[in-house]
Amino acid sequence: MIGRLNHVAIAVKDLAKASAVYKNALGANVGPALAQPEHGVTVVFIELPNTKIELLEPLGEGSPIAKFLEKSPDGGIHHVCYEVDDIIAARDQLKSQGARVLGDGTPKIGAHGKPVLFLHPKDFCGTLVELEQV
Ligand SMILES: CC[C@H](C(=O)O)C(=O)SCCNC(=O)CCNC(=O)[C@H](O)C(C)(C)COP(=O)(O)OP(=O)(O)OC[C@H]1O[C@@H](n2cnc3c(N)ncnc32)[C@H](O)[C@@H]1OP(=O)(O)O
Ligand SMILES: [Co+2]
Repeated sequence: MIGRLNHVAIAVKDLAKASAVYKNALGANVGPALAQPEHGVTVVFIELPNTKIELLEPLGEGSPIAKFLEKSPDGGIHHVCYEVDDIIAARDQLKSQGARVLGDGTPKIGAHGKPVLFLHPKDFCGTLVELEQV
């Protein structure tokens, strides 16, 4: 079912500061800040040879990142995103196995303009999993 690791997401309080760390200390190729109000985040993507890093800052009220940062004020790895060929087939297979698909199960459009879904961390080794159809 899952294919490539599309990105590893890191929640941060200050996106500009975190972007500067990756750019200046790690020499990373840091992209522009993209507001994603429907997801309650502003994101920056960092292209790596084999995957991407997604830096996430809370945006607006009720951001899922805000609650995460309350527990982890310094930030931390928020989720991993795996690529799938068919997100509906993947969703239905996972639901038939009893996995919790977050939200109402309808894929949203993610930062790359592709359908995404999230799976409850409690069902996947304590790690929030995002699936992105490519
Ligand atoms: C622009 C889109 C972009 C993209 O790549 O395209 C994105 O990736 S957007 C990313 C932001 N969106 C989301 O995260 C949506 C999915 N997240 C959720 O639905 C919630 O955050 C959820 C359900 C994971 C947690 O929400 P809740 O309000 O229930 O928070 P709690 O603190 O009560 O969590 C319950 C339980 O889960 C643990 N938890 C929460 N978040 C994470 C996490 N990121 N990784 C691992 N574990 C997590 C939390 O500690 C609680 O555990 P407990 O033992 O009960 O304390
Ligand atoms: Co993501």
